[in-house]
Amino acid sequence: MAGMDIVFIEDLRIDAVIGIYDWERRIRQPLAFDIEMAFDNRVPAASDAIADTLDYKAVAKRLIAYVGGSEFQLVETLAERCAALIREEFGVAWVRLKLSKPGAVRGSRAVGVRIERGVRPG
Ligand SMILES: Nc1nc2c(c(=O)[nH]1)N=C([C@H](O)[C@@H](O)CO)CN2
Repeated sequence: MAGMDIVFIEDLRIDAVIGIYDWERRIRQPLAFDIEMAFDNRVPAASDAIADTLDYKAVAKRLIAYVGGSEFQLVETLAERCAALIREEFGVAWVRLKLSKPGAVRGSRAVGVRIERGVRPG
């Protein structure tokens, strides 16, 4: 049985207003996204056509615009909205998204959340 194909984006860095404290509402902080998206890559592999792909550059550009303009308090909320955007706007059936907030907690490299949404293609 063949495994599920993935298109991924690793360590996408985007600055945003994010956080619960007053000082966090006045600055932009770096965020990092690791994203895995289910997609049948056999179709673009056969055609060799970008139009048949899940275009990772198009997804990244959309996230840069959305996250850059967002002002949520919680990483949970931002992660949820990004997963919904990917599923709705790019027709992705299943997405795993890790959202890291580097340097937010002293002594750690990063903190954050990882979520999976949608149904894994069989
Ligand atoms: N589960 C979460 N815990 C915390 C969050 C969050 O978004 N989700 N946010 C903060 C603060 O904004 C923190 O990042 C500031 O250092 C604390 N805990």
